[in-house]
Amino acid sequence: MKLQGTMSVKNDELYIGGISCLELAKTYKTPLYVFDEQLARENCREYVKHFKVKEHRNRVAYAGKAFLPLHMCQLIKEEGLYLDVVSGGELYTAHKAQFPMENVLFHGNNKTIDEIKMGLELGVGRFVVDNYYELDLLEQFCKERGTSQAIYLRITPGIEAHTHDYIKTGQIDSKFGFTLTNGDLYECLASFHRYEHLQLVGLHAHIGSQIFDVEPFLDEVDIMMSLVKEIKETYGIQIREVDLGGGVGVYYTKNDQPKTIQQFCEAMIEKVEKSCQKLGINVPTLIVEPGRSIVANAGSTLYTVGSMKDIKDVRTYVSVDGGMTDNIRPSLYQARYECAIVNKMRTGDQKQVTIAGKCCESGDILITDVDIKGIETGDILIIASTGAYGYSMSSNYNKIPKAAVVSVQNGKSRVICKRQTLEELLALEVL
Ligand SMILES: Cc1ncc(COP(=O)(O)O)c(C=O)c1O
Ligand SMILES: N[C@@H](CCCC[NH3+])C(=O)O
Repeated sequence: MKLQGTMSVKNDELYIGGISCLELAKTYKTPLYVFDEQLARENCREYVKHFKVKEHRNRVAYAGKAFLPLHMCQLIKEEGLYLDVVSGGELYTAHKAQFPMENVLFHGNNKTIDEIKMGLELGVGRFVVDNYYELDLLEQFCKERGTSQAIYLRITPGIEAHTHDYIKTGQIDSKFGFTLTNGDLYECLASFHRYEHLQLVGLHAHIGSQIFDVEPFLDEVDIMMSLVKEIKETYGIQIREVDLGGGVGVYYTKNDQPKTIQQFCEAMIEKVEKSCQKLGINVPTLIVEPGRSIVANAGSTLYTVGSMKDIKDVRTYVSVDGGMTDNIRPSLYQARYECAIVNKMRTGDQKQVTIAGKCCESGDILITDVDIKGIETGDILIIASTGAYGYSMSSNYNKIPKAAVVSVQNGKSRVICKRQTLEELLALEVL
């Protein structure tokens, strides 16, 4: 298992943020998400520095869908990032964390009437408008309130990035945004004067998630910058802000060779400058929306090893006390992870096993056929890089309570999301 962030090994034992993982499991029980706060902050700072937030007034909007407890909102605020929310629930979290609403981008391909009204009432900085339905509702509500709202239009640029089908979003056949190549976007722009209470200040595109190649992002830059010029020339609308979305890939296993945050940002900024120079336009304010590349490697999950089933000449199943309820990604996207036993990091006999969850589903497998040292019942197993889309996609399937999240830093630990109790599990139910 590759050590990430503040992970270190002393006497064969794994530490994160200066705390022994064995100790964390004993104190907080398992399954337990461990959040390496220093690494998450360092990643934010890398984006702020290399995306030229200060020099060029660019913006980094953290994609809350990756992991958004109140504490994360607070962290994002402290690090000077903007926030991308995609539902009334995420918006409410930002509000409760006293996140500055003018720094919030409100996404979603089917915002409900209540969500749109809530966004307007709270004063979100930018609505990222996905379709005509939303444009009409926003116009109507702004008219009623006597206000005007700054918006971006979400565009489907027609870029097919190399990633899992479920997390591609830039291709034509997508539920998101106004399609560029079939004239859909141009039709909208031609009639935009109808929306008297909406100011079109920006464009948005997001080509997908867990993308390693920089080329699709660079193609996206070219498309977006050409559009800025075309929209000014054809429709007389000056686009001042261009949001290039998220999607930077991260390391999960040895097969992944991601770009660093610095490499990604430098490549994007250089491309924007070249593209704008070629087109003879001013460089707009740029926005990126990273989620995974800020938190994925900053999160790990601790489990207790339970039953072990050795099927001769087939495989050995090792079951843990969590599974698809705390990490749906292996079942949903065939995602791969690395793991280890936290006090047998370098010793013990190596064995190939399949790590299974405890849900009543054959597909509840966390890692298929993985090599691990010294695994035995009662051990504490760590699966690394579960920080993005782990807790945020967790469920109560099989009425399994949600695991706790503990933040670790400089030898101190703090619960940032409590473990759900059985009582709380039934809190919404009525006899
Ligand atoms: C619109 C939008 N922005 C940002 C993101 C964040 O992507 P990632 O976590 O891959 O950086 C997503 C998720 O794919 C998204 O749909
Ligand atoms: N949830 C996805 C990616 C986010 C998709 C959001 N558009 C994952 O775990 O990889």
